[in-house]
Amino acid sequence: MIPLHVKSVTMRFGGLKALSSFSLSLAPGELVGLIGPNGAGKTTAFNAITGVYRPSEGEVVVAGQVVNGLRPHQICARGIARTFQNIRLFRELSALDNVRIACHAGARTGFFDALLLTARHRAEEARILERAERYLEVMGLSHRRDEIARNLPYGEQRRLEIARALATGPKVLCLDEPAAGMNAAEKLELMALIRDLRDRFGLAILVIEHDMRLVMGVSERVLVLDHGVTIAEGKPEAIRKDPKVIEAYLGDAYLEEKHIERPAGPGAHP
Ligand SMILES: Nc1ncnc2c1ncn2[C@@H]1O[C@H](COP(=O)(O)OP(=O)(O)OP(=O)(O)O)[C@@H](O)[C@H]1O
Repeated sequence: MIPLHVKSVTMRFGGLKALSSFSLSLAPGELVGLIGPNGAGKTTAFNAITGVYRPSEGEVVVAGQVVNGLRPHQICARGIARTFQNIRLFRELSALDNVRIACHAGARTGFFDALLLTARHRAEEARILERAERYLEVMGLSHRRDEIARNLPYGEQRRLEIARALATGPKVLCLDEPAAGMNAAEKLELMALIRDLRDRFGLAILVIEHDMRLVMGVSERVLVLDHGVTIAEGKPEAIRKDPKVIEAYLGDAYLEEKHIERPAGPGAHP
């Protein structure tokens, strides 16, 4: 079963088409990079997939079921977890509790079990604690178990967000710039960890990342968005040489990174 199939999704905001006929199919265990200049529509694609936005057109199909119009937590319960460009943790809770709350999303006992502290409830809580500790360990955060989330260094907050996403038991993990704000060594380490997650849990992973070298190094397949349109899709080696991709990056990030003056002429973006 294909865990995620996005079929020709268009997202309009008033007169702006932030995403045009976006299609993507993710197989179990696939690691796909989503790249494109600022404002290309990458986060909009994530928001359309995870139910933050309802697609203007097209279908998002999760494990064979159309999920258009479902709430984000309902889509999460069907196996799509995500992290955010701007970290969204429960800042005042401990690292453990951030992950434990996510584990509760799949809890098998209800309100009355909790109220009556049934044996079933206690067993479920023990199971959840064990799982939460395991995800902290997977993300190298066991030593931070009882620290308040906002006190963690930035890179560890990002990893905690991934631990929390994992705790919902996803089939697909959508990571929105997971390495943003990290130094080069931390970025490399995180990318190795992301690959490891894919291998260990058989997850399909979709990752937005601005650092081209990084995303090319980790992904088997790369999709390139520009002005809401998918301008290229393929293996990193081919994408790197694709003139449309080079041109899109000439639009902003690439030029800035390379300290090149913008060329004048019909090909240049306004
Ligand atoms: N809720 C919204 N209302 C109006 N316009 C929006 C909304 N969300 C996104 N947009 C617009 O859609 C376009 C795509 O934005 P998006 O955030 O998806 O780009 P991005 O590729 O993720 O960019 P970045 O790399 O800077 O995060 C932008 O022009 C943005 O202003």
